[in-house]
Amino acid sequence: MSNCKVIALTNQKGGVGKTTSTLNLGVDLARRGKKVLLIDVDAQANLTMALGYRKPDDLPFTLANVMQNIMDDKTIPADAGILHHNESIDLMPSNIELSGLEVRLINAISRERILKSYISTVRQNYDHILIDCMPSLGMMTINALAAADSVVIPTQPHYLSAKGLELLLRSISKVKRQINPKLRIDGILMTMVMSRTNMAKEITASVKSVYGQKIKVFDAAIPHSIRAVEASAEGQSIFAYDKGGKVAAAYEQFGREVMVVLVYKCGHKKLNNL
Ligand SMILES: Nc1ncnc2c1ncn2[C@@H]1O[C@H](COP(=O)(O)OP(=O)(O)OP(=O)(O)O)[C@@H](O)[C@H]1O
Ligand SMILES: [Mg+2]
Repeated sequence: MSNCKVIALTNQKGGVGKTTSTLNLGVDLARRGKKVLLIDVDAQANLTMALGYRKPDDLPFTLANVMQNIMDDKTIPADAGILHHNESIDLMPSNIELSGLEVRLINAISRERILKSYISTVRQNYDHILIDCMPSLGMMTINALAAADSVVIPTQPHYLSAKGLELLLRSISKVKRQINPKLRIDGILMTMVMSRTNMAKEITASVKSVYGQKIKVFDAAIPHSIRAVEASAEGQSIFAYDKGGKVAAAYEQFGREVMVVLVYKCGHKKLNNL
């Protein structure tokens, strides 16, 4: 059995930092010596582009092709389509074809488990697989939740809506009941936090008081910084772009917390090995 951990970063709210957090958590884990695959499960292909693959529609083989082959019962090499980024992470890229695939998925047999089938062919090659979800609770996100061991919920304090979070938690528990009983929530990650505003502090405190009993709120909070935007524009992680900056420090703290969560849950490694 593989020890690979599959984490989906998800929130149906758009623009809350899912893609940026997938990329930087992935690179942080790679910097800790882990073998990491990122999967872009969004037809917008923001993750693919943020890693410097500027023209995703020109890529010959993407997640849509991989999933179509599984739906057609065709066998392909496990590493087909995987790109090797120079920051020591691998990427299963995406492009606009994924939106057509999502439509075809509706009539497929085992439609919720196609991504899981794909991941089962590659997971033995990695320590961590991170799934960057699209901003919806549609079939692609259900596939991501069905394939994941755990979920991280990036949330921008400004957009925090209790209703939105409730809806997400309900979807997660539905998938857990019906498809993936082992699914866990690792925690809520606060992103784009303007630390000098009282509102951010108040919202963070209120999230902790409302959800803190049930769900971990990571101590790491990602500061709002133009550096994060610039890094994506350069096709780099924050560690390559601004290693000494506060966003890199926050993602490093987040990566460390994720490692601790994983260790506690599987309980077979010592904390001081981190
Ligand atoms: N810490 C940050 N500070 C400032 N801007 C940020 C930060 N993190 C991400 N951004 C920017 O905010 C925008 C949204 O971030 P991102 O694409 O990661 O969110 P998302 O949740 O993946 O969005 P979508 O729902 O569209 O997939 C991007 O332009 C990104 O560069
Ligand atoms: Mg995104």
